[in-house]
Amino acid sequence: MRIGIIGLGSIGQMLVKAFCKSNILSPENVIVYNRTQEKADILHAAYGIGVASSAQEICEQADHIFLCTKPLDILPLLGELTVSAEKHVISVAAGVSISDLEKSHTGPVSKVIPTVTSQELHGVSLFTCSTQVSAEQRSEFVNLLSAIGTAQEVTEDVIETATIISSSAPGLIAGILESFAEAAVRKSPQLDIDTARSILVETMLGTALLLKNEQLGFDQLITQVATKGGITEEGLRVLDKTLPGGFDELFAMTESKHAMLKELVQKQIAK
Ligand SMILES: NC(=O)c1ccc[n+]([C@@H]2O[C@H](COP(=O)([O-])OP(=O)(O)OC[C@H]3O[C@@H](n4cnc5c(N)ncnc54)[C@H](O)[C@@H]3O)[C@@H](O)[C@H]2O)c1
Ligand code: PRO
Repeated sequence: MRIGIIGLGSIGQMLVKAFCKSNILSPENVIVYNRTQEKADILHAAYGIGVASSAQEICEQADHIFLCTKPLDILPLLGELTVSAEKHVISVAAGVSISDLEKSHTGPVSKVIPTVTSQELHGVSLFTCSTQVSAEQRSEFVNLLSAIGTAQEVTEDVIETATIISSSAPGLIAGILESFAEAAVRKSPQLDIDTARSILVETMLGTALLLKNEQLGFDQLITQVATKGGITEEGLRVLDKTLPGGFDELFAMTESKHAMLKELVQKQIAK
């Protein structure tokens, strides 16, 4: 099996690093193409992967073709390429659906929403496949995603909400942690901001390990931490008052952005 990656921005580079780190593929079975060749050359030097001189070359050499460009670049790119009908085309773009992809490729197509945390071989890749994806292609695809974290199949009606808690979440969590660290320093200016940040990173890591390894529910961990009549209870009361409304707004705003993107993609198709 040979995979090709077109577009080496944040997520294209992450996929190369994660697939190489996981050893699921040998470097000669990974080929990449990016408009700015320097990014491809850097990855070639680090991992020994192949570098194609065009996106078309990827389509000729790879069995699974990952399109890792921005949402509004996916269909124009696919429209320029000649992809034989048996090849598996995989889009990572938010807002581009299976049926949108099927308008440009008559063969098997899938959509995956990766996450940057897969570079550490943890995190959830959401995916959905068209009915044309063969059992063998599907199995190879799921094996690839499982090598870099957890592969979670979802239907397209939930993929946008799930994207926020899997793929946007690392950025959102980093934003929450930054705000947490800054508030700590506002409260106690003698506390250095970098110290506050590294305390939070270690705490996050430990929290994730505890939840996962002990199979604790969030409520069980809360009970362990929040001593009855103690300090944490007060903090939780504040969160209960402020967070639900904030998260509802976050989902409303990200839903609007998804809708806007999908509308622009439909306009591209109608042209
Ligand atoms: N960043 C994330 O965490 C994340 C997570 C899940 C899905 N995605 C999806 O991944 C896609 C890329 O996002 P990103 O954050 O990596 O963006 P990015 O801007 O960092 O990367 C896009 C890359 O595509 C390249 N490119 C554009 N047109 C090209 C073409 N015709 N041929 C070859 N290369 C081309 C650009 O040079 C750039 O390197 C988006 O569709 C996004 O929805 C991103
Ligand atoms: N990163 C992409 C974005 O912000 C898609 C989910 C995570 O658009």
